Amino acid sequence: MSGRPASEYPSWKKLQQTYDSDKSKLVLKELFAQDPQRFAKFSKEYVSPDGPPVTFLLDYSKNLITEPILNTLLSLAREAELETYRDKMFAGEHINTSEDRAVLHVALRNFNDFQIQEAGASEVQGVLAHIKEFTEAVRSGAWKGYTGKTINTIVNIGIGGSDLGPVMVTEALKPYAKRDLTAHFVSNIDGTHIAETLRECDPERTLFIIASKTFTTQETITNAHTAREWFLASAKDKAHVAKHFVALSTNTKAVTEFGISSTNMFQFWDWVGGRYSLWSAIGLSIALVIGYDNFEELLKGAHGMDKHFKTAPLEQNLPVLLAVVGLWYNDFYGAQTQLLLPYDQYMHKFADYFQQGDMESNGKFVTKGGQRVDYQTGPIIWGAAGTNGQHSFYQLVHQGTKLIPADFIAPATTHNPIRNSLHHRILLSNFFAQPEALAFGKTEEEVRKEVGPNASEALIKSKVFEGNRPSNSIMFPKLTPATLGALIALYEHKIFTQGVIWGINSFDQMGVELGKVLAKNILAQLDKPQDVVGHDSSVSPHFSLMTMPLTCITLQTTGVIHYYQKHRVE
Ligand SMILES: O=P(O)(O)OC[C@H]1O[C@H](O)[C@H](O)[C@@H](O)[C@@H]1O
Repeated sequence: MSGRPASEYPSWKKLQQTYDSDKSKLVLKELFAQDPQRFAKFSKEYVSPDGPPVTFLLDYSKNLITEPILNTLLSLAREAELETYRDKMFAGEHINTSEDRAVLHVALRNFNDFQIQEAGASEVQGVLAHIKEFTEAVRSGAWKGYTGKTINTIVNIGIGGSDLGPVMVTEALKPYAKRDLTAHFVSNIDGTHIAETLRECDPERTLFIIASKTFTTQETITNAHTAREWFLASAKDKAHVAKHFVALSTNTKAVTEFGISSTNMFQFWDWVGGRYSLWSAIGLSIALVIGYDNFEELLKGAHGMDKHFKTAPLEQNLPVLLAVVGLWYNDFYGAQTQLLLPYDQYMHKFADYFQQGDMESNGKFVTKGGQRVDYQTGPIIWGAAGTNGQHSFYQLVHQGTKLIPADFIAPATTHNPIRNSLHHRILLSNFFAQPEALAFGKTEEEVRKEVGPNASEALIKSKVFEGNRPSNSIMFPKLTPATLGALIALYEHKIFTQGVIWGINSFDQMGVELGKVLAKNILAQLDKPQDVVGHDSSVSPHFSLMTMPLTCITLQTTGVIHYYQKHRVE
């Protein structure tokens, strides 16, 4: 995050040379055969330094690395001053330079270990106390709706970071959920999302949580107004809104203007990035679903990982190890993507969550210093819960032409040991088998033995698995709130580490702005066909996209807008 391009560091050049000269020697089958200690050398067990017990194993032995390569990758992190920037983050320095903000999601789960001076950091405990009091009132039934009935449904209205974290965590921690409290999450501006949700709600028993850091996001504010209109159609009196609407935001003024009183507002601060906000008031829906104590366990699990990241030497530091190994593929092997594969149905939203977490953080082409990078930055994140992915996209992972590093994640023990854990044993046998198949493959010779002498050459070739496809495996005893907290923080700090090495600002999101501005302009034109007429797309090709003023770029879409105007029925 120094803003220096990564390719200028001596270790970067050394890694490039190593890749060019040694790539063909980096064969997993051989690396394992040569060194019986390989697993011991390239695996680490995490044990939480304090707080609720969390432990997991990170096995990174099935990567195309040797000790010298790993050491050079760690030297690269040192040359990029990772430790300095990590300490700056924890100290509340304004490392988000483009927005001149601190980056302090670690302060939201800081149980008094780190001294953080930033304004607001001392208010965290107060907001947590508010969350505790409120969630206990709703869950116990003490909080009543406008007709005196208890709340049995919550609807979180938010998008991006104000949606994905709560969705992912409430799904992942379902075993801890209050089963008679239904949680819905409405994010999309498509009216279908809120319409279908409201069909399942009773206005007398529903609590709407309007989650928006800025409280200006078009989707959220529109959905919130729709929900309020729907509610008032039954409740009639605006005074009843107080019992059914709460807000999670940094923007008190906009919340009050919407009609939610500040007593029903849960505050957070501008140093909480949207995609790092599930630990803040944005986690209210999580606390409602799993209870405040479990929510605090989630925070404490993350805090343990924060301490590990802050204090462990880089060689032992799990987020750093994940980061540099990932960077090796991203920048030297030309891998474009990174798979996240939880072998746990409860974690089925984990990859979706880190699509924003990683891609909005590190999808940047300029350094903090404003220079165009000459290397790859953030990977494309994707994935699905095992074993579903095996029956859809794993074909490409095993035999396609692309190198796709994968993280396999699984609990040793399931929350649902049905049929004497038969399901779980089958699930885990796949969790163990896939990294092995990816790494070691199946040779032509093995295929020949298997298919017999009459098989065609073409058939034989199609059955070969080249192998040498890298993966990490992460295994933990059971998916608890604290374990999930630690896993999320593990990936957050991985993203931070990669961002520092690439010299980019992982904490702004300028790339989402242009589309929003264009949509606003177009919205103003949609009902006025005359404004669009005369600007048909045939004029547009004469302009180069780079030199066109914004309005002309908008006109590129006029053909489609005309089609829409012709076909809409309202
Ligand atoms: O919480 P809000 O202010 O409504 O923002 C919701 C989302 O909006 C934008 O699209 C940002 O790119 C996201 O980072 C953010 O999470």
